[in-house]
Amino acid sequence: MNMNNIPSTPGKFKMEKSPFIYNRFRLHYLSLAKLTFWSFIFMGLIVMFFFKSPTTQTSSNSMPSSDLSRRSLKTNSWGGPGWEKRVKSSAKIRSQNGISVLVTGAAGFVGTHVSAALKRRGDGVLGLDNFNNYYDPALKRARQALLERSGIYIVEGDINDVELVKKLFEVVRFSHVMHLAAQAGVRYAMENPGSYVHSNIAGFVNLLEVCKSANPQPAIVWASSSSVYGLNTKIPFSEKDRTDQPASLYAATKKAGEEIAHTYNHIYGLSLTGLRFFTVYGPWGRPDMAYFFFTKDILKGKSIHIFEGANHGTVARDFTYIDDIVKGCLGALDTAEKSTGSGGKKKGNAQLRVFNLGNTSPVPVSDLVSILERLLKVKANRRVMKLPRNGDVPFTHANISYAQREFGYKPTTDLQTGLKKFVRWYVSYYGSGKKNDH
Ligand SMILES: O=C(O)[C@H]1O[C@H](OP(=O)(O)OP(=O)(O)OC[C@H]2O[C@@H](n3ccc(=O)[nH]c3=O)[C@H](O)[C@@H]2O)[C@H](O)[C@@H](O)[C@H]1O
Repeated sequence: MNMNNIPSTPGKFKMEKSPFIYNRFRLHYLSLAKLTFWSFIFMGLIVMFFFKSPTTQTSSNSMPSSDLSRRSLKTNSWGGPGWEKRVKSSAKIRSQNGISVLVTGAAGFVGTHVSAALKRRGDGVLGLDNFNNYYDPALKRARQALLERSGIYIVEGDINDVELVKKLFEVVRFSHVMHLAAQAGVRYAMENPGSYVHSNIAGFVNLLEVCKSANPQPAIVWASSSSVYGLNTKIPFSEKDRTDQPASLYAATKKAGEEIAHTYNHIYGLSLTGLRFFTVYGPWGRPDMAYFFFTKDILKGKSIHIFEGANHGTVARDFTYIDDIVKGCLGALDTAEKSTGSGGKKKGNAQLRVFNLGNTSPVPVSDLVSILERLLKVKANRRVMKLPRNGDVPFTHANISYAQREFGYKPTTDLQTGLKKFVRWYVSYYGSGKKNDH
């Protein structure tokens, strides 16, 4: 359905084009039957007008329809007393010193885990997610159902829908935003570059625009990426290292996000904390990630491609387990200082931070496969191939001392332990059979 054809507000109905009015000067030519027919049409329009309450809006699409808006804003209705009640109840703080958090990307992998953890400790949590189909939306719906059971409502909408995001801040005085909505994946950026610009740049700016005008301004913690270290060879990666040679458009948009964060902090006094996640994995994970689709393909007996670097060099990742990442996210939220601005104006300097959240022990991808083979009790059909030039970097390794110092971040799950938990979840969710076609 083309959003541009849908009036975004009832006021946009062009009543003067009603055929009844248009024809009213020719009434004497109309038969009684015709008069009755047009009367019904007119009455219908009036009924539609009144039943569309001013607060029950349809999210509007201000973006031109292009491939940029592949996940174009959906036409889900929002607003109205029932909807607001649901939003408020979900965001209600239920513990002393609790915080109220808007979690964008709440139906995503990290978003689901962080939302659940916040709720568990009594914080108010409201989710926002556009449920796009970058990967199987059924998995996102299952995560949504999980969160719903603990009282978390996920509003279905896009961060680019400024009216919707504004409305959320009118209904709830969020103290914090955990911004995890993004177009992820390093290799997909060559297939659909526009989606990265749409979510990671335009979407982030739209969200910050709303946050800077909100009263009070929330403190924002958001997902950057280890990929900003790009082609760096100095290891482990430290926050002080250069980040000006990204290897993928994904990395470039995350790096752009860090610069955008600087600007909004500088001009409007927004408190901003970026978290550079290092290849996060675990139960309820992302099916587009290697550990996930390797599991699926190994079980199905399909071959898997294991990348190697130049001169048969090892490709390795600092795989980080989801529970450790969640602790990092909560630590960042809890140490985030308040934003200083109000009414869209800066009142003083605000906090601006960026942290690595990694595991500090890189593992070669071939070792990851060996662990999966042992856990699944199936031999993988390995095909070694050269690391394609489509955005991958050969190696990641986090220095986490800054996060450790600031909020005691200390990962405790090694890859073997974390994959065991992932495989247990995978088998319970999809079954261990060879027919799972997700
Ligand atoms: O830290 C991040 O910021 C990013 O982490 C993740 O990217 P990556 O570390 O690239 O994870 P992932 O694709 O699982 O590949 C894992 C390994 O398998 C290798 N790999 C991959 C595919 C394949 O077919 N064969 C293979 O060997 C591949 O070369 C790599 O060495 C997130 O997806 C990304 O959204 C972002 O969050």
